[in-house]
Amino acid sequence: MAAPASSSASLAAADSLCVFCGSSPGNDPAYAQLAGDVGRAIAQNGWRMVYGGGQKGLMGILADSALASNGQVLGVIPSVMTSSAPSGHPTDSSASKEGQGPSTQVHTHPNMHTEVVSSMHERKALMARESGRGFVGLPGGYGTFEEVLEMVTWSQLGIHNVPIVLPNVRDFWGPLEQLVQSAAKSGFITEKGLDLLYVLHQKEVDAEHGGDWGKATLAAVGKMEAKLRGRQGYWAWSSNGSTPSRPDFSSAATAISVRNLTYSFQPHLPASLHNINLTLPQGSRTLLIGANGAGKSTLLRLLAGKRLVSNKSGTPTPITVFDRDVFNSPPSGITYLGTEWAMNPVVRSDIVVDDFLNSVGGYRYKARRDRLLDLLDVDLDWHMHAISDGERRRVQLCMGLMAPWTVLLLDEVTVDLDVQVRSDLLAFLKEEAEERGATIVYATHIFDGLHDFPSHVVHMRLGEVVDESGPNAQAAPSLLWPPSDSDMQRLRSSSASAARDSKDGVLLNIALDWLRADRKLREEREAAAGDKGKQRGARKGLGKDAVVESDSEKFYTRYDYSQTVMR
Ligand SMILES: Nc1ncnc2c1ncn2[C@@H]1O[C@H](COP(=O)(O)OP(=O)(O)OP(=O)(O)O)[C@@H](O)[C@H]1O
Repeated sequence: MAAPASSSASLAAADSLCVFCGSSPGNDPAYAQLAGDVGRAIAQNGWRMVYGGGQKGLMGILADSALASNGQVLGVIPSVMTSSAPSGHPTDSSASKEGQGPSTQVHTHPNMHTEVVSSMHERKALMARESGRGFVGLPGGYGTFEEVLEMVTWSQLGIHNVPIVLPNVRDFWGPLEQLVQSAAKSGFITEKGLDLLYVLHQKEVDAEHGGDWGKATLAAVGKMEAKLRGRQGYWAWSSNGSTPSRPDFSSAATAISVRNLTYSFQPHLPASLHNINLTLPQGSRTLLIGANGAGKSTLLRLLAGKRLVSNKSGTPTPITVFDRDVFNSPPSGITYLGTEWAMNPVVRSDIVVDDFLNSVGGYRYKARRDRLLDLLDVDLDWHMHAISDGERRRVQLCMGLMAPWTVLLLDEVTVDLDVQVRSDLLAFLKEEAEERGATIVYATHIFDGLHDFPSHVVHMRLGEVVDESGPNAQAAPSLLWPPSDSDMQRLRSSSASAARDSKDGVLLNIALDWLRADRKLREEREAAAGDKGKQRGARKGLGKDAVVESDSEKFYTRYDYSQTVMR
């Protein structure tokens, strides 16, 4: 398989749009005009254009136009098409060269990268993989029809879930549109299936984009992207039945909304959270993933209304839960469970669990309390001061989950549960979200058995939320989970560890990739700050440390008891 685009076309698939078109110019100047407009619009939009790699006809116009606007271009061409003679033609004795493998690369422009692949099939697969924003079909012949229709079929199968736009200049695609509609009337394409293809008409181009087909085409890609969010195609072709389908949150109410949230613990301290924007729908189960110190606990506490976020007069409040300010007018039903609870002296006093639960209203929710007692395997006769940390944690969970909460904020509270109880608890929480529409945000570093739990994954890095949503996001910046195939390609293609992924390992390995990259970024920032910056890890004895003993030497001389005794 050909390698992905190299430095000359360094934009990723997530910022790439593929254009299919003929390698002949056609006989109407409007086709050439369209190709030029589309190539330019993609480049001006900052996206990479992926196309069939040819230098003649509409393909040539398209590529030249994108390159003239300083765009990046990835051409994918089968080796059979790189030779000057039309190989494969019946009169050509050499016949088809498909399958012979890559030959030389053909383009030299610095912003152009050409991948030579061995077959048409390989070309289509590579183009699809490199085109996270979707596909545009310009006029062309059989090959173009075949490419466009195969990409629509892949959308239908759920192999990808991206826009496919056909700019209908001079009514080129009109007959295909009619055919699709007639197939729908005849019962071969469903109503939903009609949405998989966007035929862009002159009327829309004139009315909304002053006749500019390039801009109108990109706008149509955006419209279709919005329409496709949350859809799965008709069935998940490549999930082999093991990946659960993603729930559709497109019509769910917003449970949690965070807008431009920046937060410092003290005015003189640097911000622990920077410009966080997050929208989480009702019923979602969001996993917060980030390194130690990334800001997960701080965010959870702010979501729980435990700290006041200053709100300059006239600006909307930065955190709302079901449209209510969490600090000043919190809605009922927000439950926060954090690790600090176990440190509270009250929960370590000599009090019997039964009394303890009743003192916080357990008798009012008897049915839920009893279910949780069973599930968490809690003994009502335990004395709180004489139980293990894990047992104390079970009591905390029973106490916190008894009342039917609407929003649950969990900060690492499953860390000391045994695997069975943790697994049963996760199943219970999932059921609560699915059946009662309860919303969960859960920060954890433990990934065992978590693959089937979340509906959304949020990556926090150095106090910021990283947008991992990709082009198919239903709710940026979170990554919808389980990821679609195109999300998987985007997230795992850059990772050498993709091969390690097993069902449970996918989430863990994605998290590992994110955290490794986060640490590298932090170290780069620290290095850039030079002496003024902070340094983590073992001191290397450089600079001001050069003349002093190493950390381990200090440790042993000060704290090693064997040394002390011998002295
Ligand atoms: N009380 C505090 N006062 C000042 N700074 C704080 C305080 N609590 C946390 N911080 C800082 O805020 C940042 C985010 O901390 P936070 O506890 O939210 O991280 P986290 O992602 O939950 O980490 P962990 O995975 O270790 O629990 C860190 O840099 C931390 O040093």
